[in-house]
Amino acid sequence: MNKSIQLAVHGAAGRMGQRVLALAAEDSAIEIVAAIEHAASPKLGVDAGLNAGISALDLELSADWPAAASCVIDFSLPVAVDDCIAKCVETKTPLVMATTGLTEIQKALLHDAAKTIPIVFAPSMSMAVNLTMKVTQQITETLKNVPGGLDIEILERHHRFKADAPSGTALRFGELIAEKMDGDVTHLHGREGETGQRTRNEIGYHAIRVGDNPGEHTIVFGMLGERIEVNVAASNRDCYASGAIVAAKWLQDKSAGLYSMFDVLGL
Ligand SMILES: NC(=O)C1=CN([C@@H]2O[C@H](COP(=O)(O)OP(=O)(O)OC[C@H]3O[C@@H](n4cnc5c(N)ncnc54)[C@H](OP(=O)(O)O)[C@@H]3O)[C@@H](O)[C@H]2O)C=CC1
Ligand SMILES: O=C(O)C1=N[C@H](C(=O)O)C[C@H](O)C1
Repeated sequence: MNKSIQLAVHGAAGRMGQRVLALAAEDSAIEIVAAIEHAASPKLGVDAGLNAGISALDLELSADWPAAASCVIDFSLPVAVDDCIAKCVETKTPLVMATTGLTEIQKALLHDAAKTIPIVFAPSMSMAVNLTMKVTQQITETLKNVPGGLDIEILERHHRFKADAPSGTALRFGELIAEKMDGDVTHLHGREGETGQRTRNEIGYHAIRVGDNPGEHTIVFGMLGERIEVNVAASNRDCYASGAIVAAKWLQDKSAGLYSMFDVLGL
């Protein structure tokens, strides 16, 4: 059967890379053409499927890029991202960029690459998270001028292995909420010592690292007399992996440009 998508996964031996491979292997529209890892990875040469805890894919984890692919999904590390972007531009391959913790320079690189290839770039590929982002924008817009004031704080919980803080998703929640607030917004990361009273136009971020939590975000809207808390929590990583696959399919008929999961999901 002629499969419609030839997929390459970058960061293929990682926690997310493994789940993308597992879900892609079950998808009759996808042929997995490469499982890419860094040249010093101890996993090179290991079957990518067996490494992911599924049946053998007859495809080795490799540092080589495929001759051709119709999409690359990247769940790697910031240090690996520049090379991935360059390879996608060079081979004119659509890219789903899911790695978080990118520098401003790397984000500019993505913007530049999007002049040549279509890219979906989002800190969370989860449909539930993206929908929650919209909900929190609506709450902010409705309550921002409530008598007594509205205090917004973002709590995120992730597994102890996570390398960046706060999460890319928490930062995106903050950006989107700030768009709906009036005036300049201060983004404040944690509090300690003689902080003084909370100011009106600040968003507080708090990063919790515990056990194997695959990702949880709570947005607290505090008022005088009542409070709303919006919580979205993953119980495993498949919400992100399946979202990335949806994005890879969506990209197939898109022209060059930088897209978000809002575009993919029509939110
Ligand atoms: N947008 C979204 O929906 C989501 C985004 N993420 C983000 O995805 C990223 C990956 O997360 P996770 O899978 O948990 O992390 P892992 O550390 O488990 O996986 C990263 C993988 O990339 C590999 N790697 C390191 N350097 C390179 C390189 N130069 N080229 C290719 N591969 C390389 C690592 O190898 P080694 O272990 O040998 O260093 C590892 O196998 C993070 O930034 C995370 O925040 C995570 C979940 C959802
Ligand atoms: O590292 C993770 O695990 C996750 N990272 C993403 C982020 O930083 O927002 C998305 C998700 O929350 C899981």
